[in-house]
Amino acid sequence: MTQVARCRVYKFGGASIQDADAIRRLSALLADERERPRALVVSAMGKTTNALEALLAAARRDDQADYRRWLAAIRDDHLAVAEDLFGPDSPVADALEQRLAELDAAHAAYREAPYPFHYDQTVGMGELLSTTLLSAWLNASGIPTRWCDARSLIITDDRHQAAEIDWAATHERIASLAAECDELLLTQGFIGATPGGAMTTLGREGSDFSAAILAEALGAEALTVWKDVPGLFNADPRRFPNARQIRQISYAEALEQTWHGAKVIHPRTLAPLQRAGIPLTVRSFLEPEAPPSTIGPAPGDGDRRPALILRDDQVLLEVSPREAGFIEAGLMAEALAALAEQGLNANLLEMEAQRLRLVVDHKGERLAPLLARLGACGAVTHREGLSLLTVRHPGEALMPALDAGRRALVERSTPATAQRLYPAAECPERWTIPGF
Ligand SMILES: Nc1ncnc2c1ncn2[C@@H]1O[C@H](COP(=O)(O)OP(=O)(O)O)[C@@H](O)[C@H]1O
Ligand SMILES: N[C@@H](CC(=O)OP(=O)(O)O)C(=O)O
Repeated sequence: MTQVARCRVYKFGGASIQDADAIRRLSALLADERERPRALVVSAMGKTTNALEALLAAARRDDQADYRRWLAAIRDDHLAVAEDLFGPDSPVADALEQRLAELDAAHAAYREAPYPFHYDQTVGMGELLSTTLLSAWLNASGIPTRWCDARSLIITDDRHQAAEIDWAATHERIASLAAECDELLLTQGFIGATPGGAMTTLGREGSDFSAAILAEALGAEALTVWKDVPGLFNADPRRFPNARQIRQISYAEALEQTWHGAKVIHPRTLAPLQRAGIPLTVRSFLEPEAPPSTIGPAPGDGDRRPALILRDDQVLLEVSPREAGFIEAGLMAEALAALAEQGLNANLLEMEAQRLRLVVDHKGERLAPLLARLGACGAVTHREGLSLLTVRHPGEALMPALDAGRRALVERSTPATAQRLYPAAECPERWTIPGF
């Protein structure tokens, strides 16, 4: 494989490019950096991915009026930013119109195709739109930038919506691009393509993972993800106002916290970085000078301090054998296979002789087929409207204080992790961490 000089990779998410001012802030941030990064990985603008999902839903139910409304909203958002940055009738506006025409053509062509395939051809378009805008802006701002199509860099299998990476092909493509190009490389997060060129996506919020793939392939010395928070906290600071910033945390502990649902980093991000020993720094695009958080090989304050992770919109599923008896291994295997078929994880799993309890994310369209499939394994009940609190390193006093005045439907504890499933109504919107 081609040898590439050591370098840094930056990832910017939707919030950092949500409007023209944010894009100006981003180019100013790059201009101020002492040393420019080698590559940027960028997500869709603002909430575009959600809008594309709504557009897709309208397309699938053949609601033309709603579909056209969403298409117009996405078009207006992007053209307004282009006009603000470049003035009226710019070539960038033409390039955006062309991508929007591709999006519309994909809708017509794939309406009858399987949902996951149609999803990827539609929803992956947000990153193509945002990077078209950003690359033109960076070049216009005196930062020579090469727009790179992630569909020819990130090679995946055809598991649409949750594609697996072909690591060898991906590393080869990225290394050879880097070897022939000196400009700043700008590519899309979240998307890739099969060897045949069909667009795939890596899972919602997967741009952090894309950035890690690029960092590993480039042999980067560091990856920085730029967020609207100064770093990683020991709970979501929006929900837990007294959460504290973590300065240093090991890959292993960060994996625990992100896997349990700490939304700030996608959990798939960590494996490529850990494999290559690349540190991940979380910094704020709003306060670039603020001290960051680092995820790396060494443990730090984040490995010891209690960390709280709250997952809303959870469903409790209880499966029991239909006849007198107990949960046999076969029933358990069937139940887990049913989850995997729907692309769901058991966020909590707990069992007794006659009852298997699984807690999963409520992903609208997946619940009915899941219940039907579980119903074939045993007797099933389900309950919605729940929140799952996971606490790492809870110590002795924290769980009793959190439980006070609340009724946990399910509890699970290991020496390092405590979990509680509460009715959502019992979890405050602004939740102060007791004794902190
Ligand atoms: N443990 C945590 N530490 C910091 N932020 C967190 C944590 N858990 C959740 N968040 C939320 O993550 C958000 C940033 O992540 P995200 O929105 O995915 O970024 P982006 O889409 O820009 O990459 C923050 O605004 C914060 O509310
Ligand atoms: N745009 C995709 C991928 C992503 O990672 O976005 P962000 O970096 O804004 O979370 C999504 O919203 O899922």
